[in-house]
Amino acid sequence: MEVGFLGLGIMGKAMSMNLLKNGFKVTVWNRTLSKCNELVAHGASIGKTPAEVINKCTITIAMLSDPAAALSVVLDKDGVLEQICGGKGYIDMSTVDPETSCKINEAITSKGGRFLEAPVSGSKQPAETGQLVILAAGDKALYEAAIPAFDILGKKSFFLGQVGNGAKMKLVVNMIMGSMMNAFSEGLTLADRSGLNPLDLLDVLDLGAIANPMFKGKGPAMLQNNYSPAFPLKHQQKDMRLALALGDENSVPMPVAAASNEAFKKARSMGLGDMDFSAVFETLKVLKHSS
Ligand SMILES: NC(=O)C1=CN([C@@H]2O[C@H](COP(=O)(O)OP(=O)(O)OC[C@H]3O[C@@H](n4cnc5c(N)ncnc54)[C@H](OP(=O)(O)O)[C@@H]3O)[C@@H](O)[C@H]2O)C=CC1
Ligand SMILES: O=CC(=O)O
Repeated sequence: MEVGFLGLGIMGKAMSMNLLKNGFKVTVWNRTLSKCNELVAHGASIGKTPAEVINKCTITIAMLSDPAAALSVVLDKDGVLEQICGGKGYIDMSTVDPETSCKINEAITSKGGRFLEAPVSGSKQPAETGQLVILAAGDKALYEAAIPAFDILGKKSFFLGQVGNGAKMKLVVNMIMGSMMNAFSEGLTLADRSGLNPLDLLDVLDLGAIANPMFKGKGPAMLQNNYSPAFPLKHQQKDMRLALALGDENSVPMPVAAASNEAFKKARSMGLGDMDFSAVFETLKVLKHSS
């Protein structure tokens, strides 16, 4: 199967590499074109623009940073819209808000193309090992056509109905995840300041009802101030912001998520946006030793 792939950041690089290693023919494009080189060394072809990739491939996947990037790659000069047409499918796996996804859907389908949103749950390592959870919605026939690729990229795919539902599900999941990360950071800090060994806290948490892969995976690195990015903090803050907007639209009070968003904003203002989202832990350290 031949696919196009737009966006070779942390996730896009791992996902397109996975497709290549599993026998797919892949044509890649990235805004910073030099990031295509490693994929080319593994057998990928390059498209010089998104339009060129769409022209070449029947199905094209995008994995871009945020709503502005997702819209720009479709609508701007040399973008997806210039070549999309009947018989071609476009799958946006970026995390965006439902409104952005609906705008992209309208643009693609107005030219006769098919559109599927398919954001993913799971980070750098699940992307590398094909263990993502795929949250698809939109064109069912395109979903079915993409299953061979989704089976390589993920451990489970959900089809959630109309465009927007995939984006909503992803935002709900990441709202919970971001709030959990803040509670976890406060817990580690409280353990330390009150004279406990935070490593003991990790062991206790791991044996109880709130054990989870995130605490287990990130905790030891956080205690060593290691925030090597798997999920960049700026993207987590974007997801909290978009989830809060969804809460506004639906009149859902979300004080926990709102406080978490403030903590992520503070971390961004401290220059931690490109670090892993667990670096929100650092926002608690600036208060150290105040009495
Ligand atoms: N990392 C993770 O753990 C996960 C991330 N996600 C979501 O996946 C998406 C990608 O994340 P990730 O790979 O981590 O992000 P990165 O920041 O590593 O990569 C972002 C990609 O978007 C491109 N890009 C940014 N702005 C533009 C623009 N204006 N026009 C064209 N391309 C642009 C970048 O190109 P360039 O190289 O030129 O900067 C790069 O290819 C995000 O929506 C994120 O929320 C979802 C699940 C997990
Ligand atoms: O969006 C991030 C993730 O880990 O999922």
